[in-house]
Amino acid sequence: MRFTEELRREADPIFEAIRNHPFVRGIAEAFLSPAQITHYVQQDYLYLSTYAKVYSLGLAKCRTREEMRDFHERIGFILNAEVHPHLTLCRFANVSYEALQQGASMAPTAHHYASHMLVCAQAGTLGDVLATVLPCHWTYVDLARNIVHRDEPTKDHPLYEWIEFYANDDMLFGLTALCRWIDEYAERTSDEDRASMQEAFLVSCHMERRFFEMAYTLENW
Ligand SMILES: Cc1ncc(CO)c(N)n1
Repeated sequence: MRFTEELRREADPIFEAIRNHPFVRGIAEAFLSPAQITHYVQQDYLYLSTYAKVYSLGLAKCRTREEMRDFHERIGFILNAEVHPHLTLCRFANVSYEALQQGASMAPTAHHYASHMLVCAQAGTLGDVLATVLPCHWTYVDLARNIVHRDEPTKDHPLYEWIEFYANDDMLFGLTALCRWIDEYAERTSDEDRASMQEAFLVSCHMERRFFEMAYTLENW
């Protein structure tokens, strides 16, 4: 079994819990309060800034120009393209994206997730960086494609663009490429590094579920 298949199998209950989380179902049914959406976007904006930095630290650990180009593209995508799903949510909640960013700081779960990724990126191997960022990509592709399959949203769904952003084939293509990279890396590395990657991956999966819980319950300090 490929390394990423093993990871995915072990994390299956967490992926299932994310698909059925009330915040995710709230996106599927366009039934979330403006406060819940505002909290999510505020926290996700801060989260994605850290996420881009984690990729930058990963870039410094790359061995080839091809790997560096891959990370560079992903950083550009996070900083530019991922603004769109946030704007879709803000339009739905009728809040201003610029206004909600003012004075925002990380809630406990966002802080925990950001710290986890930064520790992997600063103290870990290239494998740790790859493993800690993978759930971010994988859980969103999985939950969005699950919504498409289960709810068959049409263009008049107020959050259609959010769902489509993560469910489209380009996203799946990017995920598949990342998994292939990790599998090739895992084949060449030590048992110790693989075990550390597995832990980094699982903690990020748990944090993805908790991030939705944080948004749903308006968690704060
Ligand atoms: C917390 C979190 N995980 C994953 C994604 C998808 O990029 C996101 N925007 N936010």
